[in-house]
Amino acid sequence: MYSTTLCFVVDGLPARNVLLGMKKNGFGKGKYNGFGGKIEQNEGIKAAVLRELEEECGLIAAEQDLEKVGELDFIFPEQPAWDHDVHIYIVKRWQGGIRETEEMKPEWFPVAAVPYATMWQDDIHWLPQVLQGEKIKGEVQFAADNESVRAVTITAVSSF
Ligand SMILES: COc1nc(N)nc2c1ncn2[C@H]1C[C@H](O)[C@@H](COP(=O)(O)OP(=O)(O)OP(=O)(O)O)O1
Repeated sequence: MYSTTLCFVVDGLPARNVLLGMKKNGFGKGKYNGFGGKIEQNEGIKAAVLRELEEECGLIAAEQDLEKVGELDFIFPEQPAWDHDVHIYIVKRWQGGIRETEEMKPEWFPVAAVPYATMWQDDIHWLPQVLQGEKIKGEVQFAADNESVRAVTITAVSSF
């Protein structure tokens, strides 16, 4: 089980608009998602969030502006090497301009038009709550195709 980060840039909470990126290669290619990736050895979680945010869409944020909003375990019974957990953050303040990178093509979406059909299939089970301002914890188990959701447990939590 390895660890990753995932950061959603929003214009406030509850959010009216959210910045997503179209992943151009690697795990999740062709899907919209927040910005993030694997946590490197000896790297703090927040440092990893900030590094990936800048690498993937050019935005610079500060650790104190990161709000932890979720922790999920993604389980792939047919592909156990893909099992990982994800630390989910929201950022409402940043510096710099958004730019397309080798990894992601960023685009703002109204919350009412988040393209769930072009995202990981687990997202519909927890991202609406997060964009409303809730904090969540849980586990998602994927089916044999490693895409469909077989089982999901999401619990609202008051803090991290
Ligand atoms: C399986 O369900 C997932 N749903 C969502 N919404 N997001 C996911 C899911 N699985 C992974 N993610 C997120 C977690 C990370 O933010 C990225 C994956 O990052 P990646 O594995 O590409 O990590 P990098 O370090 O950027 O990649 P390299 O190893 O290629 O450098 O997706």
